Amino acid sequence: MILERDFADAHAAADWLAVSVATRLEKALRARDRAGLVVSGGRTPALFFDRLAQQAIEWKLVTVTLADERCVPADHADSNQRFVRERLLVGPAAVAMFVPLSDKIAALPHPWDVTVLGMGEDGHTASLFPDGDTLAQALSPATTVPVVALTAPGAKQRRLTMTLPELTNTHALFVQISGAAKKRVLEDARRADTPPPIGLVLRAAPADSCVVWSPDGGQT
Ligand SMILES: O=C1O[C@H](COP(=O)(O)O)[C@@H](O)[C@H](O)[C@H]1O
Repeated sequence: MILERDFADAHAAADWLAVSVATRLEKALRARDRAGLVVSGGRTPALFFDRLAQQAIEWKLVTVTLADERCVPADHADSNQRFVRERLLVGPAAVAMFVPLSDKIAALPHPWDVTVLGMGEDGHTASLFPDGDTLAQALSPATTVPVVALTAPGAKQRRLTMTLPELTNTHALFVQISGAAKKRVLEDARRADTPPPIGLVLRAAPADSCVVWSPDGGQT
């Protein structure tokens, strides 16, 4: 069953999510040499990244990668890598190992320990856009590649996205959203006969999964 946690504001949601993710990474490091964390881009995770970066865990043993990336230079304002470098890989978390999204992530230990996703109002998550040209391949349970390139009318730039099997190959999955509109989209997606990508990801999600909601995204 997927838990749903509603918070009074973006700061409370970010605090709770940061502690929840850090707790799972610590648990993973008690069992293994390294822990693996998948995070998302967009704007919603900004406060969460600020809080997570300050958590006192063995960051040098944590590998961080992205659920999706825009096909832009790494220093471009829309680059998810840039966002992660500026907001998550700072302070104590600066010593984590960041691996940009590419097919090379197949060589990293699996399952991931924690995956944190966002969602757009069209029901996309990572860069699984409902109108994406390679969506069928990216959603297929039979897909063996971890990452596909995708072009969608709803996305400004061409994207790289983890496939559905890769996104859900994780011990714990969180979906962080804010605002009334996204809450409605997500609830509809969970009930739909033909769900958008977020609904399909949630149906394949591990037992340790949670949707984290706040009415606003906070000042980012
Ligand atoms: O394009 C993207 O959109 C989603 C949602 O972004 P947000 O700005 O509404 O938080 C995000 O999760 C994804 O990683 C990103 O590339």
